[in-house]
Amino acid sequence: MDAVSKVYGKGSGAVAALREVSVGIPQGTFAAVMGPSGSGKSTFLHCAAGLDVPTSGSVRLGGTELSGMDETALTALRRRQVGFVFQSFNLVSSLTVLENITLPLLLAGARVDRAWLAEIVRRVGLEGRTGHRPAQLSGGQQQRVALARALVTRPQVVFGDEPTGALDTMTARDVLVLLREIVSGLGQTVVMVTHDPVAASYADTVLYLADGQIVDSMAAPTADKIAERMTRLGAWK
Ligand SMILES: Nc1ncnc2c1ncn2[C@@H]1O[C@H](COP(=O)(O)OP(=O)(O)OP(=O)(O)O)[C@@H](O)[C@H]1O
Repeated sequence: MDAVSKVYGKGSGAVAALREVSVGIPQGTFAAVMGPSGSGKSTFLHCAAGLDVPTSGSVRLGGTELSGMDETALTALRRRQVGFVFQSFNLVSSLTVLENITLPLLLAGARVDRAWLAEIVRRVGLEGRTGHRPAQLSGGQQQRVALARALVTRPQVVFGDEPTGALDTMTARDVLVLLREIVSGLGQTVVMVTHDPVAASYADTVLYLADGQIVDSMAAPTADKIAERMTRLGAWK
């Protein structure tokens, strides 16, 4: 994204959630976005994913320029080019695991690539569970369904908003290992917002947001280095 600003509201009540943010996340890499509460992390993710439209500046997803697209075009683009994983798994409780995973294809009017479907079901370790309903699965398994669902359209980018926030430490680690594998093994680009230095340490790069700007970045992060940097940047929740 290039010089992206996002202002919510007007006049004296206006809040600049992003201020001239320029950053490129190379394809096939894993980026973690960190920052204090209110620093603009969700806004960054939403603008990068075409869920929200910047007030100014331009966003490119893969080779596609999002600026100037209307809502219909953005929706179509999101359905095919973007995968999402949220803190609350957002699965459809009345559908089976397999139906949840293939739902984005149904919405996009795309056909199911059986070989790819089998590959991602295997990668997320859900073979033998595909006929279950979400309520019959553990939290970690549900998040792995969400991850498979995010991958099914072979998107340009998978975006995660605190994807391990609702999981216990061990289960979170499994999901993070899996995210790492889809980047290293499948060449998938992943961008994840997190508060957790351990989660961020699975990324290739950590971007630090403060007050709507990227104030720092770290390559080859470790949890200790991240925690130390967070302390230095101050005011973390
Ligand atoms: N829809 C909105 N209307 C008005 N202000 C908003 C809106 N969304 C976000 N903001 C403001 O923009 C700023 C950045 O918010 P954002 O949610 O992006 O931060 P964040 O870093 O994701 O925070 P958190 O870690 O608490 O989720 C905050 O000051 C917030 O109050």
